[in-house]
Amino acid sequence: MQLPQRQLAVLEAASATDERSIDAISEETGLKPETVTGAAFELEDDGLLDVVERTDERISLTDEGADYVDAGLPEVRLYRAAVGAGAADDPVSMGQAIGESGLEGGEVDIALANYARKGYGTVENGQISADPDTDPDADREAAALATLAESGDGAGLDVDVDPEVLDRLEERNLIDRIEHTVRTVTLTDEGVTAMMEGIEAAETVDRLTPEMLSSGEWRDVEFAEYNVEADAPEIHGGRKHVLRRTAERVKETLVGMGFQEMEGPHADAEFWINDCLFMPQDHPARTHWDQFALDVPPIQELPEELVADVKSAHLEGVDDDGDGYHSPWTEEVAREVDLRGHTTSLSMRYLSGYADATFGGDGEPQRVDFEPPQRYFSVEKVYRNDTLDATHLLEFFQIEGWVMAEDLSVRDLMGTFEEFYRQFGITDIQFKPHYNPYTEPSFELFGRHPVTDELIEIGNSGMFRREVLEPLGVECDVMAWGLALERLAMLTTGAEDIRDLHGTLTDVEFLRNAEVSY
Ligand SMILES: N[C@@H](Cc1ccccc1)C(=O)O
Repeated sequence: MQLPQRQLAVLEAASATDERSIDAISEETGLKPETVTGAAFELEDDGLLDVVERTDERISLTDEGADYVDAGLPEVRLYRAAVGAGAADDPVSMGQAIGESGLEGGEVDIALANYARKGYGTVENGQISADPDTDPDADREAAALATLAESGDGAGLDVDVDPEVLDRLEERNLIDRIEHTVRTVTLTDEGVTAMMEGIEAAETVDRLTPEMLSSGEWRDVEFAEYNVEADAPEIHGGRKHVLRRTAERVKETLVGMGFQEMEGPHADAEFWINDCLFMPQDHPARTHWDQFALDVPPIQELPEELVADVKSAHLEGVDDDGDGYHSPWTEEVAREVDLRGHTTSLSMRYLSGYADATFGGDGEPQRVDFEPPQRYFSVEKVYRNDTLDATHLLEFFQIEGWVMAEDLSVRDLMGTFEEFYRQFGITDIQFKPHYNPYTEPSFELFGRHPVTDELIEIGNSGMFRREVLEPLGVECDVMAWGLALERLAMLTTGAEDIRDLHGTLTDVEFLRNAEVSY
């Protein structure tokens, strides 16, 4: 005969002469009680085992009952205190007896009620007397509590305590009676015979195969039980990189705030990257970004009209009282190609109205005239010849943006940032006055790192000055910014080193778990 392993184990642990409980068999076989119970019923169906069910009652102490085992029943304590105060001879004051008993609160009432019931003495007119013939050590309820306490987990009904006393203890809420079902098994004659003839453990299979189905073998095999506690390899689903997810969230947030997206070249003319931004060609500010210059032919396609206006702003300034740099300015420099050090080059292209213009061919490039209000953004890569460290990469993503409207104030700028960063759970950004050749006033933004608690720079911003806006043909105000996506991600993920976010040093575990907002 062949039986599943667990059934065989139960049969082997069962006896034909002694009833054995499921718990005992579970302990002996190492199988869980529910597995043993299941196997026992299966064996009963096969006639190999008898299963008998009994309801068992167990008695356990309540917390209060357990307390009295150690401290003594309140009435016993009162009796001893009363005797100590002389109440066995003459009644003494209740206050004195209770004071000496150490009983407190509700215990006093409990003591008084049982004192009289047990005939320990009388309580009258604030006086207490004690019956000299009482033996407090012989209190049956106290003795029963002690007996029950000794049986640990709860005594069975066979415990050596007078049933009346048990009832009394139950009324006093000092014990609980809990019923539960106990199953015992014994081998049947058939079971004994089968054991003597020999039973083999059936082989179990852990998966159903097409072959088993087609051959019909599935009918005879024994399936292994699922072990939901077994170790299994961890499977990590595919996941977007946290920086990509942050970028998407930023885009959604800005679109939600009414912004449109800009796009444009990564390698661009210095004209768009620097000249439009009123950065003098011979000024150290020009190398301010430590841009990567590209060894490629100069850009031909620049709008002539704008080039002339930008040149004039550099040389003579704008407005009547304006003053330019009076320093050399050549178109040759303006046409050189660099990897953009900031995406403000895109802002210049859009603000000028030439973002969608086509150059060359016969006609003049088409210039769009923007009517305020306008809001634009980009989340794009920029390139700087920086020194790599915990907060700098050679290329990073800038969250560029600008708002063009009448009568903007610095308060609008600050409010926009507060609103934006709040979407990422960052509510404590700080502003610091700053200098940019193209904005006045200018502000740097700082955020507190959630792990190091340090303030880290997260962006740069300001109101474009007239020298920038006038050549672009913009008459109203424009507030603008460049925020670092990686720094935002450091604040939201708690990454302490920008290189943990991308590059060869990133920790895969971190990338698996990092979240976009905190
Ligand atoms: N271009 C600036 C950001 C900026 C953009 C627009 C206005 C002011 C500041 C930078 O890269 O830091």
